[in-house]
Amino acid sequence: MTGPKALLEVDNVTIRFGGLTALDSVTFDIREGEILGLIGPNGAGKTTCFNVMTGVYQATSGQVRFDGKVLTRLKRHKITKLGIARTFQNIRLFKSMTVLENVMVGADAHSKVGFFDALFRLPRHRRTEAASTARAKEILEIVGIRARHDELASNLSYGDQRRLEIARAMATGPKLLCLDEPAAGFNPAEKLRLMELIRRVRDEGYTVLLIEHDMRLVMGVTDRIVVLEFGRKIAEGVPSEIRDNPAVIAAYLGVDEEDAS
Ligand SMILES: Nc1ncnc2c1ncn2[C@@H]1O[C@H](COP(=O)(O)OP(=O)(O)OP(=O)(O)O)[C@@H](O)[C@H]1O
Repeated sequence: MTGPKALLEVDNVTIRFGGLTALDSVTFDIREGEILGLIGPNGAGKTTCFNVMTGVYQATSGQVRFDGKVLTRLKRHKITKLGIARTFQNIRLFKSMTVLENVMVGADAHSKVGFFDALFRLPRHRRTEAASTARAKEILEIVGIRARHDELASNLSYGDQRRLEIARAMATGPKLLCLDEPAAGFNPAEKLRLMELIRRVRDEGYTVLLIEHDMRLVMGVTDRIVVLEFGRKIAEGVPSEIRDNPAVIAAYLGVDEEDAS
């Protein structure tokens, strides 16, 4: 097969919580450089899928591979180090730190400088700090809030706090950036700006996984879409295929497939 290689492969993943099968033999991949949408009605298993990819949950069976490496049973920080970063549905910033500091915390998770270098401010630490400050400002520029780098995170508008969350995830230097409902609480104008930002992030070389309820946003920004319902993959394709897929329409309208077609 030619074309972009699979960066992340979800291979036949099942996860059960007691009697509930939250994911049932789910298989799909995320290709390098694409924006993949993961959608489905409430309770379909999207967040669970995210949590399996990022090491929060362990799959009952099946495998997740990233860049060819099996992620199953790896700890969360190891997965971050391999190059997967995420944002959360609920904003999780350090509100009493500045915007820049919030991004630097993300970069530090990846820093190669040891504890003693930092404690005694050895030259290696100072050089690394200067480089990570510069990189953090670049990232803030990409997400559009560089001018506000000195302000407390709590002073930012809701929309800018979401941008900062994305910046902080980018600062860990990921290959894959997973966005969990980034448009929650946004008005239509903010959603349009978010679409531009997601495209820009991809153009900067990141691969993006997007979980999002807003169909217009998902259809407008993704290259491909995977649809889950009751823990099963019911469709996969480019946005125009998904828009016209009777099973997807039925899942969203909550009617039988025959009735929807
Ligand atoms: N830790 C857990 N323990 C038990 N059940 C869970 C757990 N996490 C998720 N579930 C269940 O798994 C199913 C899938 O939930 P999940 O949160 O992944 O869906 P979702 O598609 O992300 O939904 P939403 O759009 O509402 O966020 C639900 O029935 C949920 O109650």
